Amino acid sequence: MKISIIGGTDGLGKWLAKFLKSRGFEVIVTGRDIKKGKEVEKELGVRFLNNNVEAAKLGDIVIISVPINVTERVIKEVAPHVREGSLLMDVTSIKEIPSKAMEKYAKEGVTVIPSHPMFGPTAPSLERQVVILTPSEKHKKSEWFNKVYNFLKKEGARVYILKPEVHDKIMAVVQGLTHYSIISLASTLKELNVDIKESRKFASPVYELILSLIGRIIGQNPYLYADIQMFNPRIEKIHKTFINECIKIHELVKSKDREGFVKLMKEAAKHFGNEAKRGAYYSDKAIFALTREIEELKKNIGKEIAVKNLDSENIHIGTLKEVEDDYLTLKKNGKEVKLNILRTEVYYNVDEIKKKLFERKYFDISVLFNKDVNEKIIEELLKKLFDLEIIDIYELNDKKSVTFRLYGYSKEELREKERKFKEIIKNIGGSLRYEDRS
Ligand SMILES: O=C(O)C(=O)C[C@]1(C(=O)O)C=C[C@@H](O)C=C1
Repeated sequence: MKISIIGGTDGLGKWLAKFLKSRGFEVIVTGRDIKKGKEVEKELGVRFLNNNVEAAKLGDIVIISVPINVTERVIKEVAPHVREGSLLMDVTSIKEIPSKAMEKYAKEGVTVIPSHPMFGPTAPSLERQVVILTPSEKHKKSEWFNKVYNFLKKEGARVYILKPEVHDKIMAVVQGLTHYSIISLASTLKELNVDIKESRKFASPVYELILSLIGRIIGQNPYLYADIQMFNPRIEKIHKTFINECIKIHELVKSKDREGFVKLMKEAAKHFGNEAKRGAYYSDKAIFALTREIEELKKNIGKEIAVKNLDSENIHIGTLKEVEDDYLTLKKNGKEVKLNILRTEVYYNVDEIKKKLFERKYFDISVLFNKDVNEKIIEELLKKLFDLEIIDIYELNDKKSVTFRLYGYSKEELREKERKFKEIIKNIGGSLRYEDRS
């Protein structure tokens, strides 16, 4: 099945291209920047077209993923070219404008399912992510709708179906108020000329979490955040309420109205109900996840671990030398590699990783023991130190010959294992017969 992503060379469009390609779909992406398009084509193994209309004609599914301010114009340009029987979707953060436009410009036989994935392009998968769909009654009954819904559910997404105007009303709070308050905090810290890095030294868990949220938002495309504020007519009222509350709290503090302040906070907590507790638990998980990760890392200093760099996707295997601040240092083939813990994934089951990454090599080694030795017990003991198995046993006069197969992932590793194995064998009364390397 062919999926055309209009605006698929950047942001969420690019994320979708990579994700859908990984799920076996044939993906076409479009974009204005030809150089970037060619790069994405190579990077993701998808096809790039510098022509929205052509891509729209080719797709069994056409997904519009362009900036909010041009969504309506792009829908007008491409929707009439989507083939009958095909599916037209968008992933815009607002829903009333694109839903109307797609219904208006798509041909009669085209199914329209407007959507809003509630996450940014750093999401690792669809697992637990919220996706909102705003189809009309007619399209909700279509075969395409079932397919999309089942696909999202199978991927672990939490799917909600809303009317476009209900979506925009909710988003005025979920995104509008949140972004507005967080961007205001960022701008306040700038106005106060706070040295962020320096201030973080003295951070409470709450301060660190808030700084992370601010960093997360202000590091993204500011045009997206401008449009989320400016294309939702319900935001005006939200801003006004927020400003009023800020002033109210300011006045309470200024007039040292302690009881007034407590009353306001208590009322807000009452309004939250059980959600206040949930918030405390959730943030505990988020705040202390890194602490736990660092504790676990420190326990493994001196041991072999595998670390995936989330930016390059390279996996480094080496001995953990040091853990300091946000960084870990690995010793790998005599060299040191320093990696940012915040951008890595650590695996302690190194053998599993090696099995996935490298070809398992082995060598066979035959050992003579006294006839009355129980080789099963020796195998059990040696298995605690080596990846091995017994592949042959036979009796020879008053001796027993046992052939072990030792596994490893590189010549160096096997050489080291061989040395250790021979030393142990000598000390448990065995003598070597011959060896055979794969
Ligand atoms: O990156 C994230 O985690 C986001 O939540 C991104 C975010 C948001 O900030 O609300 C940005 C735009 C989309 O409409 C949905 C989600």
